[in-house]
Amino acid sequence: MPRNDPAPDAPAGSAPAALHAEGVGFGYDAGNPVLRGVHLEVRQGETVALVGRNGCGKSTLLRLLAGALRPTSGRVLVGGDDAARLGRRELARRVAVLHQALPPVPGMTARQLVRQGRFAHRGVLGMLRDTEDATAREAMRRAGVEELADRPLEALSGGERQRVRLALALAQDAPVLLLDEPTTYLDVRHQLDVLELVAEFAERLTVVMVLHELDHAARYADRIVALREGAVAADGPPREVVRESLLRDVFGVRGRVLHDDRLGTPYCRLDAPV
Ligand SMILES: Nc1ncnc2c1ncn2[C@@H]1O[C@H](COP(=O)(O)OP(=O)(O)OP(=O)(O)O)[C@@H](O)[C@H]1O
Repeated sequence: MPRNDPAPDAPAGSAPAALHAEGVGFGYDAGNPVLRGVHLEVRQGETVALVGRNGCGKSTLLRLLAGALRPTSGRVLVGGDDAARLGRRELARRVAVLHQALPPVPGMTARQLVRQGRFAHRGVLGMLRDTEDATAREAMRRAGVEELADRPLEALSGGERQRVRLALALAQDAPVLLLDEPTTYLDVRHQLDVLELVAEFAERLTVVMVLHELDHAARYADRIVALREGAVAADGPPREVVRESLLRDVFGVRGRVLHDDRLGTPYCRLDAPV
């Protein structure tokens, strides 16, 4: 399903942006900046794809938007509140993250991992109520991993594990979903399954996802933000951002941008490195 209708401009005095990076700078080591002055405002209900070359700072920006890293300059607002001032539980209630492949904990089953997504909703004694367990089960059903529930994570294929991680993020039931390369390890059928599932959720959630496939970004995002060397190089709807100049300047590739009349979105034919 193409999802390129831009979210309507927020009228003055309406709800705050779901996420707002205000002039964010960050470096893992002093004197070695990874992000420089990044401005990014994501409105509620938008689906934004973050694209760019390896190492340009996409995952780092996602971690900052999730409040898992603190900016060295600027600030990140989540639902209008400074992420640095929100506790871990409150952040987890507001933002769910599907991280790039993390090593599985030995012996942990898929069900146990997905149930961890409910931690922010547990009572003071850490008990999981029946309704919470039902939410975790529903997340597994939506991600198509019910039959994997009792398998240890280390015994799953990369693609199966990726879908379990998606179920974990869905189980968190947060209004903002951040996905770091959600299609990694997946065959083409499962890539589309996951992106269609995300599109379904995106109808009521705010989604920011790191994608390497520009064609997927053009098809499934309302807006594409391209990073180059830690700064925003392009930001706008796919038909404005996906251009031959983007392929050349951001990705270092010569290619053609074509238009898919059926989907109504641009797509790329890549020719050669520049
Ligand atoms: N934990 C870390 N400690 C130190 N440097 C890091 C750490 N994580 C990432 N970096 C560095 O920060 C830079 C940006 O990394 P990041 O993972 O954000 O890039 P990316 O755009 O997501 O890359 P990719 O497309 O390869 O996943 C890279 O130079 C990387 O080596």
